[in-house]
Amino acid sequence: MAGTKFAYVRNFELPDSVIPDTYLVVRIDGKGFHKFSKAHDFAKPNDAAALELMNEAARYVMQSLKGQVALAFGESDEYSFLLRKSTTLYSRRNSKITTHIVSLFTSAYVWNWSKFFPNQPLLHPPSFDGRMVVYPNDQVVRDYFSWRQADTHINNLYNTAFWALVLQGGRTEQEATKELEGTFSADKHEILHTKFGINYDQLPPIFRKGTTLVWTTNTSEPLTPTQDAGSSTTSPSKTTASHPGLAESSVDADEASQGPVLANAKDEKLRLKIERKRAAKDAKKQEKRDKKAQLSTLRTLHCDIIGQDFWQAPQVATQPAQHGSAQIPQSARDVSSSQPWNDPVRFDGTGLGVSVFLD
Ligand SMILES: Nc1nc2c(ncn2[C@@H]2O[C@H](COP(=O)(O)OP(=O)(O)OP(=O)(O)O)[C@@H](O)[C@H]2O)c(=O)[nH]1
Ligand SMILES: [Mg+2]
Repeated sequence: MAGTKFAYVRNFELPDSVIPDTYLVVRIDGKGFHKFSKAHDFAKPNDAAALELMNEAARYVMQSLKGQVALAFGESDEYSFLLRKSTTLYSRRNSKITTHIVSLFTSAYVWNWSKFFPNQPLLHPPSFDGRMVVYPNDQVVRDYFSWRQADTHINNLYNTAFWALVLQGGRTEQEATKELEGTFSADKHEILHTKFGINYDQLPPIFRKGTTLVWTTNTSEPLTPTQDAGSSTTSPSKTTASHPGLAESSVDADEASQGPVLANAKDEKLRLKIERKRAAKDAKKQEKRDKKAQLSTLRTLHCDIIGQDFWQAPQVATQPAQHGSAQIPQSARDVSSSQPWNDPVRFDGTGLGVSVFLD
């Protein structure tokens, strides 16, 4: 049909590729989930199975777009997906990427519903909207995820206090709203503690900290600068290049062949310095590629991502986490009895965010 008189309509389609070498975050949000959660009798203020269903749908997105999505964070009826700076998915077209993620998520949510709600039929089709935001650097990406986790905390503290007043304290919803008006965080902690014997800090981390999904090495050990050389499965030449020390020492041997030796000693010194810098940069790039290639395990975490611990390699390597018990539940019975969200292996994310910015 390309050559017909109608083909000119193609010109009305505007390009919507986003600029290269920037981080893309796609945030999806449940449409009308206030009503949806009521209709499907979600527990108040948090329904762990509903949250785990969101996590399952997000894991499906990450598996489907492996290598493109580095990290995801979810709370309530929303999920944010961070695409790698280097992604060329759909030529970086905003509408294609966003709609594909929304579609993958929504279909996985519906597909898995009965596993998480065996006794509650799906009464109407849920839907999600999505938007993409472009972020220029690591710091603003970290601040974005800090913002979402801070929001999780603020909302959850409010909702926990609100529903304690209504469900345990016998207040009407209007009375509870009024009682919480103008209160600070400390006041809500106090209300929960003194009136209802609830220690907010002891509530399940999934409620307080949301869920972070991140690709890690299959040993679940955080990536550290010295760890990769011995355990690498890459080719010997790559292994050598991935070790900064080895790479730099081999630079000297190679230098003679990199270019003509300059007659002026000062120029020659400068040339060698530039060569050395270039080689070190190449080695560093290769090291990052090697590490990225090892990211084969998707971890589900309920840990702090506002502080440094998640993002920085620990000084001393931590014990490899046993993630066998935190596998994706296979059946509805598994979900309610195994309660994967309470598995302590999900609570320690030390150093696991290091992989996120490997590009
Ligand atoms: N009971 C219960 N409700 C939940 C849970 N998670 C999310 N919700 C509901 O989902 C809502 C999500 O907030 P919003 O996204 O602002 O509300 P919405 O109704 O989806 O509105 P739009 O996103 O604008 O369409 C919350 O206000 C709750 O009513 C849960 O675990 N338990
Ligand atoms: Mg919503």
